[in-house]
Amino acid sequence: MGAFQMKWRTCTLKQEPSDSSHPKLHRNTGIRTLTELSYCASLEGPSGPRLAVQNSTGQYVKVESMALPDCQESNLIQILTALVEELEISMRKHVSGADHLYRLLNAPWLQALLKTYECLQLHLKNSSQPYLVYASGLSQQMLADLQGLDDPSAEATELYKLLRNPHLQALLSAHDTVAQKDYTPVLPPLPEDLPNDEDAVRIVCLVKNNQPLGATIKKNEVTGEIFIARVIHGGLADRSGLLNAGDKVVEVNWQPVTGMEPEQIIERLTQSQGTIMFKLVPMSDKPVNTQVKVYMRAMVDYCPQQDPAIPCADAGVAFRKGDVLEVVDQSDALWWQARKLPSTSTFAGLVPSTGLLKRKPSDCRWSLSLLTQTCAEFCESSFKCRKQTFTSHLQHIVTLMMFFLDIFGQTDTGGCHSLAVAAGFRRSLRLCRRKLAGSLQRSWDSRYLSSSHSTPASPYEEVVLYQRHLQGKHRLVVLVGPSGVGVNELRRRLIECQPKTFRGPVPHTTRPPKSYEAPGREYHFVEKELFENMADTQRFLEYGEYKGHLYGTSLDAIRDVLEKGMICVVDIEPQAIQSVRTHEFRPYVIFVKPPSSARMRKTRKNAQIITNYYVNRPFKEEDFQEVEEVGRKMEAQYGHFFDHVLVNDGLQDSCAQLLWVVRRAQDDPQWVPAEWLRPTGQS
Ligand SMILES: Nc1ncnc2c1ncn2[C@@H]1O[C@H](COP(=O)(O)OP(=O)(O)OP(=O)(O)O)[C@@H](O)[C@H]1O
Repeated sequence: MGAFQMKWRTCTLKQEPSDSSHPKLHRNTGIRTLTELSYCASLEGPSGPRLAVQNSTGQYVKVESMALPDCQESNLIQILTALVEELEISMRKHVSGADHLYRLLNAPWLQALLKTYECLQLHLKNSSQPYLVYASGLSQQMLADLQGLDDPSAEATELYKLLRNPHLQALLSAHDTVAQKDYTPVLPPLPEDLPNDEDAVRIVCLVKNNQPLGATIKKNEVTGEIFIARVIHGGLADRSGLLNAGDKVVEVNWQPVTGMEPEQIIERLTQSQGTIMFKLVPMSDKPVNTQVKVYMRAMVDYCPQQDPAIPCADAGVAFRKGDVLEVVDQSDALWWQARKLPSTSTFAGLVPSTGLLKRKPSDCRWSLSLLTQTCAEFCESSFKCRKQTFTSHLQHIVTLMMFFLDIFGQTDTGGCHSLAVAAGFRRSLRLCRRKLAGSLQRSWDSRYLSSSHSTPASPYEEVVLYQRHLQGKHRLVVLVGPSGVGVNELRRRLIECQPKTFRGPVPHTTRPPKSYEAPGREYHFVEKELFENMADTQRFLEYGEYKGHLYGTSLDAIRDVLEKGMICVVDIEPQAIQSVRTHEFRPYVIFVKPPSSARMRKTRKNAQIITNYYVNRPFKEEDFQEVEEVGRKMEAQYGHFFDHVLVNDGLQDSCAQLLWVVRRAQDDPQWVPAEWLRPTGQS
């Protein structure tokens, strides 16, 4: 605005009455602001205003006479277009000031402002008036009358139902508020003695209510100045548009804050009653929001309440591995703003950036040990307490903008039935695995396709919503779980109940076929050399040795099932999950989780377990504990890969749930790693 005023002094604009046959020159009346300009330009009658500019010697020079459009219609854009043309001519004649005016009138911001002005004018002219301002009361009266009817007609009953609908009642109430122009709270008037340099300072008046503000501030330890550190996306401060990160807080309730400790500012805020005044020096360049939303799956647990580095624990978002976060702002290198999905809130919170989590793994609870479980449990309880903290703060805080008070001062840093059943009973392959029982370490007896790390390369994985094409290949269904939990039982039952839809891959073995076995049905029987060659060329998803024979599940066997248009269901060890997490298989991973030991004891009375030493024996007390323990470790170590957790309590319920989940995995949109859907070669 300063620059505008300077230009204006050298080039003063005044309208001529439109009925004048000859343009008259007017004295400079000191029109200084854009609003005044707009106002003057729209004042005149049917043939439009005429304009003059003042040259450097103080004389008024007529801008070529113009047939300006009808100003009554507020058609300022047209006026300006005509004016710009006139000015071009004046510029060629070297009329002093014309170039300034020309540039001014061509400025996009001025055009936008005038466009807005026109819209407002139009709205004022056409704005509708409420028919009545007490629709709510009338509807209550009608409800009472309708209720009193002895024999209401169908229409009366329907009307009664409609009027009782809470949404309609809320709508009528909102209507009445607008119709009565009952806009509370009313802000107090601004003081008279505001500084002349109106661009330098912004006064913001706040009225306390109990919504979170969504802004954080920090202190510059060198200068003692207080700044707005960040504005939380979707919060009141953000939506108000009154606050921007980088604005300097000069005064609170007309008392200077520079040099004060943040805690003292908090104290002042909390003691304020009714309204709070802030005097801010806006940062010179208002940041343009160029942030694009991205979706990230958390590969770790995070608990803000346990992170000493977070600028404001109350503003933090707790998440567990596998949660999907909508990241709305990554402009800060350390702290991103995100919402945990599903979320109905517009309000985002702080999450550590990838860089921060990678940099300080231990500090930030980016851990794969069982500690993460503890953290996650803590997060849930602290979330409740976080709400309390919020509420108590909110009593002190205000509309239009509010601060997270507690963070002030912290530095931001059709298949064949028999085949299906046979595939569900690959006992030998399971027996190879049992050699690993109780351990999640790799062993010489069992190998997986690649060096399958449970440690994710990054704490977040970018994901996108993926909807399988109805005619497209099915997603691979992967079941994992601790030995004895019932993975095989569930898989077998799934295949049995819909053998034309579900099938398992036919495994390979080097052992000779039994009399009832057919090649390619129970197993692909192959020579040891061929088996070893396949293993060397990475064609097995997992393989192992049992009683001197090799057993393995090949990737081609999975492809065979998928290419037949069926849903391939595999049960694998969690170490092999990474190997199938590819664009080709797009697996949906279901973790079969044990219920509590008490429920296990109750439901597994007739169940049989396979152990290292016994092929089938009833469950013992220690088995329940082991299943629970291994399950817990597995979830802590591989939980970030799980798309669904199915607690295998009652068998029938679990089967029904499995069927539903598997269907949903194929038919509903699901979050999948973005790289599965990227064209090859793009990272
Ligand atoms: N929900 C359940 N209720 C009762 N019994 C169950 C349930 N789920 C599985 N079982 C039984 O528990 C026993 C072990 O199940 P299953 O063989 O499927 O375990 P697993 O997870 O595949 O482990 P492993 O790979 O070691 O065999 C079986 O006798 C099975 O019938």
